[in-house]
Amino acid sequence: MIRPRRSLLFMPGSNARALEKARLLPADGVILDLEDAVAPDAKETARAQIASTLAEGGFGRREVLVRINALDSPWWLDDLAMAGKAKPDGILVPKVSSVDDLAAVANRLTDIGADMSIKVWIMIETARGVLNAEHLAAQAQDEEMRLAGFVFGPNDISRETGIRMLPGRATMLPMISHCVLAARAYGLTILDGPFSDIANIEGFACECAQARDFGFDGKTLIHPSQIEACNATFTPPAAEVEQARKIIAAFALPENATRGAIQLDGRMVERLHAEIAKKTIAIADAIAAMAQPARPA
Ligand SMILES: CC(C)(COP(=O)(O)OP(=O)(O)OC[C@H]1O[C@@H](n2cnc3c(N)ncnc32)[C@H](O)[C@@H]1OP(=O)(O)O)[C@@H](O)C(=O)NCCC(=O)NCCSC(=O)C[C@H](O)C(=O)O
Ligand SMILES: [Mg+2]
Repeated sequence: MIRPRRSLLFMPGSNARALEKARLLPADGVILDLEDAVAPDAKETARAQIASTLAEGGFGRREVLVRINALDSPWWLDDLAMAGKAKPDGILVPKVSSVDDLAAVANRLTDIGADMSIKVWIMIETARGVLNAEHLAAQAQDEEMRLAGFVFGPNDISRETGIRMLPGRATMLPMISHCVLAARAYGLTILDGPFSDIANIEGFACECAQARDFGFDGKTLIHPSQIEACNATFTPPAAEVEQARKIIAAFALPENATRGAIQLDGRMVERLHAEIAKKTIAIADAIAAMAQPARPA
């Protein structure tokens, strides 16, 4: 099943009002955070609030992830125990640097009997995580690892390495491409990190377009005001969907049955373009389905 992941909105698990709003916002998914958005003294309250929010449900077709605390913190085991019981769609693990880190989470989930439907997402936001991105992505071949995707974390990368986050992201583009290639080599989804300058609407629009063009499936967000622009950027335009349907229809004609390349509207089109066209239509259909009410569980 293709799932639109144009926009995944982070919200602090300690912010009851934000958790309440999550059910109504037009994001494709939400990330209920226990890590950086939650102060140490509020971790326990946040964990309890996330558990009751998940128990109550009401997220419709939105994907729900819980971001646990990092593996070098005193909280991650309790976070995982809660999430394993509460059954979000996935658990997002910050600061994963190695396959051992990923295995520690996957093994713990198995030990506590967590349902196999709960996927693991990892944040690529350490120097070692970026360097090991391919080894990490390769773990998607092992079902026991539950690996579903990467989330790029520019703030932590900048903190650890001193690489600055600049407008236009020139300093980060090489590692962004490296992470996108690693994810794609193993069929994983990859989401871009957040844009913190909430008031900078133009800068946000540019970063969304750049993220789309660099191959991300979508972007993580930190404020509801960012959702609509992000969704619009990652939605295939109507003209692109129409062209995709024309390409598929052209290859379906009997006279083209044995042809690898054809001419359509003055352009060469190959079967690889038909594959791209099928993906465009699948994502457009999945986005259209997001607008329909979800079937009751
Ligand atoms: C950044 C914020 C602290 C701003 O909060 P606030 O000043 O309260 O915003 P507003 O007054 O503009 O809010 C207006 C209404 O919207 C609701 N709201 C705000 N943010 C969210 C949200 N994220 N989800 C849901 N609802 C939200 C407010 O409650 C107001 O509602 P109403 O009462 O009806 O008017 C805040 O936006 C925030 O906490 N954002 C998320 C921060 C976060 O999760 N950070 C962690 C993820 S980013 C990260 O970790 C970096 C990454 O790992 C890396 O390394 O790069
Ligand atoms: Mg981070």
